[in-house]
Amino acid sequence: MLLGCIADDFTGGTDLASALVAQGIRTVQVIGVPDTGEEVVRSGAEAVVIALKTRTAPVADAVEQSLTALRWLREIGCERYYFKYCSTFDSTPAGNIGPVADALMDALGMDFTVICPALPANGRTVRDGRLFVGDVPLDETSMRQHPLTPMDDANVVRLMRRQTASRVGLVGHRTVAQGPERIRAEFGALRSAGIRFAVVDAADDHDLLAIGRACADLPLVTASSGLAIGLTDTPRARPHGLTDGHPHAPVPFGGARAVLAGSCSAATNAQVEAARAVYPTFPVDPCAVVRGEDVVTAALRWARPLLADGPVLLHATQPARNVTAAKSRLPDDTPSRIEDTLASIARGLVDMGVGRLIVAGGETSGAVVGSLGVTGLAIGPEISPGVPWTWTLGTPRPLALALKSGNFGSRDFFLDAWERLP
Ligand SMILES: Nc1ncnc2c1ncn2[C@@H]1O[C@H](COP(=O)(O)OP(=O)(O)OP(=O)(O)O)[C@@H](O)[C@H]1O
Ligand SMILES: O=C(O)[C@@H](O)C(=O)CO
Repeated sequence: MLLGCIADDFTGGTDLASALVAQGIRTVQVIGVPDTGEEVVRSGAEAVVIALKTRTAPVADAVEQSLTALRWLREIGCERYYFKYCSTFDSTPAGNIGPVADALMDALGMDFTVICPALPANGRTVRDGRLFVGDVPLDETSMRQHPLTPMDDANVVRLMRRQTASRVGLVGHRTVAQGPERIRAEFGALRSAGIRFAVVDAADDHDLLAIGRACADLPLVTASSGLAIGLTDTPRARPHGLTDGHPHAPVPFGGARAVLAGSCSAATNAQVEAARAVYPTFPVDPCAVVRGEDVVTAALRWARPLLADGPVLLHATQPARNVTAAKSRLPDDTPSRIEDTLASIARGLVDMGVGRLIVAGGETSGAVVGSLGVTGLAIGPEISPGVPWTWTLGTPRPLALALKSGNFGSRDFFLDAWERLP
């Protein structure tokens, strides 16, 4: 086992796993910390991604779960570690990126690592320490109105300083452009000056390759999935997932198709709009959920006669500005109650024969995957950057599941994704 990864949400986990597979690294994703490592070791995986649901958990919980994951990864023989967070640095002023990174470093006896959220394949770059989505600074995107992790600053150095007592510095693009040796020298200088976290500028994959090379001696990196391309010496000839002719690969059985959207991100809103024009659609009303109405039974009753004819769409998704406007009128636990509702709907849909399911949103995916009893995911073909099809492990029959990050994918994602299934 080469690489042990800890992802702070489930879509982020498949994003990273897919990036590793694309580098030719045989990768498996597990859901939470498994009881035993036997199955993962037997699978021949060279990287394992533990997907946690810690992005918005209370800080102490997030730290404890991440440390438990680290211990498990060490026990099964991992030698290097990767803490994966969101390419839009989704977090609150209290955390959880800073506290989790600090705790992992303490456990590994480290005094320096990188903070590298750049993901150019999806338009996320870091310039002078500021995170951009396309050309828009993070705090001017719809992330400002995110229901759980509203991002009000684009400056990653400042964001990190809110979350850690440790010193945070910057490796600017002028240094990055000079290649791995120069970057490594800068790491050394920052470290000698007592800097524990270096935010690293990156504008494209070339930069990430150089940063990855410069990180070769760091037992732990912290990053979005972008840095995965820099972690192997030479990318291998072709993608390599456990689904590629591997004896332990599950085979998805087909079955009816459904899309469940719980993300209120801009991309998901556009994708819901596009799919509404084509698929029968059931809007999950947050007010009905909060009033305690039996939305799950209503949704399943609606879906049952439709499933034979093609995909159905069920969504709580609403434009972020509506969510913000309604926030003061709804209880604080509304997001998690919606997650529970969508998770119960997912279980009902699978019981009614759905075998191919797309879920939009990281927290939503965490809830759905939990309710389906999924213990692991084998990584299948990529639908769009950062979103692969996966085959479930641990369910009574393997399902084809796509966990889509809120802001990933083109407008037609929900319409086109099925074509990428073998
Ligand atoms: N109409 C709504 N009003 C309030 N909250 C909602 C509504 N619809 C969904 N939610 C909640 O918003 C949260 C969206 O988070 P989620 O992580 O699923 O999506 P995302 O942040 O867009 O995705 P990602 O984390 O992959 O970027 C969930 O907790 C969900 O239950
Ligand atoms: O990094 C990203 O943007 C995604 O993998 C993600 O974490 C969304 O939840």
